Amino acid sequence: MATPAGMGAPAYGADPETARILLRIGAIGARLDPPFTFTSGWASPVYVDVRRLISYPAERRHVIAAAARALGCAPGRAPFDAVAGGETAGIPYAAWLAEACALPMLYVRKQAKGFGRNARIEGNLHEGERVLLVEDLATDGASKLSFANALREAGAIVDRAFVVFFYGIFPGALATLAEAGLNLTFLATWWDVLREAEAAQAFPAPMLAEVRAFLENPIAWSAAHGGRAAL
Ligand SMILES: O=P(O)(O)OC[C@H]1O[C@H](OP(=O)(O)OP(=O)(O)O)[C@H](O)[C@@H]1O
Ligand SMILES: O=C(O)c1cc(=O)[nH]c(=O)[nH]1
Repeated sequence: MATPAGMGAPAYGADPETARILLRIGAIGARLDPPFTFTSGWASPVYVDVRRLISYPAERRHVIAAAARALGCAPGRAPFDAVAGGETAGIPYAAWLAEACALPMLYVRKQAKGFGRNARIEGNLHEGERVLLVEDLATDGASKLSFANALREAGAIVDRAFVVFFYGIFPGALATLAEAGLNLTFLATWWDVLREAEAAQAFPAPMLAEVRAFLENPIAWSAAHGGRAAL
C-alpha cells in the first residue's frame, strides 16, 4: 500500500484473522441488481457490514485486541488522551477501544443536534486533548474528515483515525486524509478479504469477476452502474 508523500505512513495493522472474521460472520455482501449505493454516492457490487461484528463477542474481542496492538495503546500507556466514535457505527468500537486503553470516550454526531446544546461532540472534551477518531470502516474517507473537523473545532488535536476495515481501492484516499493531517490505522482491506474469499470460494465465478472489476476501477464501475462518476 502506498505511503502518502511527506506524511507518516498509514499504520496497516494487517490482521488476516479480521478479514476471515468478516467473511465468517456474513459481513461481506455482494449484489448486482441493484448494486449497493454508498454514503458518498458510489455504486458498488459489494458492501461490508462491519456493524454485524457487535453481535459476536469472541470476534469483536479479537478485533479490539488487534486494534489496541496496532495503535500501541494499553491501560496507562496510550499515544492519545481520549477515543471518539463517529455516529453511528463507530460508537461501539470507540467504547470498546476506550475500555481496552482505559481512556475517556466521546462520540461525534454527523450533524449538530439542532436544539439543546446544539453540539456535535458528546462527552467531556478538554481543550488540547489528543483524540483518536474511531469508525467501523472507510471507503474514500470523506466521513472521517467531517468527524475530525468537528472534533478540531471543539478544541481537540486529531491526527490519527482507526477503522476496522479500509476499502483500499479509491485513488488518493489515504493521501487526502494525510493532507488533512489524519493518518489512518486499519486492520484489513478489500485485498485481504478478496484473498480469503477466493480461498474459501465465497463468490461464484461471475460475481468474483464483477467484484474484481469494481475493486480494480471503482470509479469506472460506479459510473457504469448509475453511481457517482468522479472523485
Ligand atoms: O465516508 P467514509 O469515511 O469513507 O466512510 C463511510 C461511512 O459510511 C458508513 O456510515 P453511514 O453513513 O452508513 O452511517 P452509520 O454509521 O450511521 O450507519 C460508515 O460507518 C462510515 O462512516
Ligand atoms: O460507504 C458506505 O456507505 C458503506 C460502505 C460499506 O461497504 N459499508 C458500509 O457500512 N457503508
